[in-house]
Amino acid sequence: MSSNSASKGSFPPTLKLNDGNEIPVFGYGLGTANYKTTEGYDKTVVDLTKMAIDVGYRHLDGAEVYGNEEELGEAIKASGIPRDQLFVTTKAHGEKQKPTLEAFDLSLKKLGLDYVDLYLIHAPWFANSDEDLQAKWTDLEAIKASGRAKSIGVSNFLQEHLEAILKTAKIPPAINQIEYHPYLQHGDLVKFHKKNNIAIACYGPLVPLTRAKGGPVDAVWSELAKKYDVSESEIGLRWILDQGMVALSTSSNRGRLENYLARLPGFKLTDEEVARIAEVGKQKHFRAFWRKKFDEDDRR
Ligand SMILES: NC(=O)C1=CN([C@@H]2O[C@H](COP(=O)(O)OP(=O)(O)OC[C@H]3O[C@@H](n4cnc5c(N)ncnc54)[C@H](O)[C@@H]3O)[C@@H](O)[C@H]2O)C=CC1
Ligand SMILES: O=CCc1c[nH]c2ccccc12
Repeated sequence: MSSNSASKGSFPPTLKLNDGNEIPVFGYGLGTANYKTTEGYDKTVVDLTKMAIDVGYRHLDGAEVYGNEEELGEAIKASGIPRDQLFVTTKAHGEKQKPTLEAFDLSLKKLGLDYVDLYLIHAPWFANSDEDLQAKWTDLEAIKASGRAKSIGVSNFLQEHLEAILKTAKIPPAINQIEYHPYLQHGDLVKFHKKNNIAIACYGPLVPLTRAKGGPVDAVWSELAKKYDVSESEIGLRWILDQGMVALSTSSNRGRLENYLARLPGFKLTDEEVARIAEVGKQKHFRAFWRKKFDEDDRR
């Protein structure tokens, strides 16, 4: 995918991964606003996803655990957008202890695709030991070698989990998808990724506005939103993009999705503003997702 074919306009650009593939730096997530809450096929999820593709989103972030791969596949098919213009991610669940290769085959079948652009291990706690994690990574390497996942990576990995798989990996992870926002900056984890040439995709970028409202970042985002004549959400997303990371967001509101694609390319935070948000964010700590799992993971 070239950097100007990702959407109707030239936004988002792409980031080159360590395997040479390119990922659009802004993606639409199927894991929160429109994940399925009922058993069985959910037409609403198909319609919302079709709407996002119609608005111009080309990077689609799915997962086995969201239970909506079939709906994502249906939306892709109905969109009429050529496959090579889409960037599709899915993630191995693992908790049910299904062998990874079996889980991957099933995901592809549900999606109705013959390859995904990115396949991730959804979380480190789906393995019981470092050896188990290393074995799962070997499975992903085999999937990449088969050409059915263009890139492979991980999600919710801390430094020790990355170190464990790097010890035995033939192919390093291309990306780690983590919760990242001003209230969860993970100490030196970003530096570790840079040193090892592993990209970061950030989920929950708007947590300060959604699940952790009332914190010290509110005033800064609000001030900058006025300065750039954009919304606070767009300041939060730009903060991720302006640090060279991939941002994943979502909404069931078409206007909001349209505004993101229209306004995000129109401004950039200064280095001082990026640093100021980071500094102010450090005054509060908040993890929105997987809290219990992070607490239970005795290898963290
Ligand atoms: N790998 C993992 O473990 C996880 C991955 N994800 C992925 O990341 C995607 C995005 O994650 P989110 O946390 O949903 O992203 P996010 O932090 O961007 O939040 C999106 C939500 O914020 C709402 N919002 C936007 N502006 C707002 C405002 N001004 N006031 C109040 N609400 C506002 C939107 O309507 C939407 O519901 C997911 O759909 C999923 O694909 C999410 C969680 C965990
Ligand atoms: O992937 C992130 C967290 C999440 C979002 N939706 C679901 C559904 C089921 C398990 C986890 C999640």
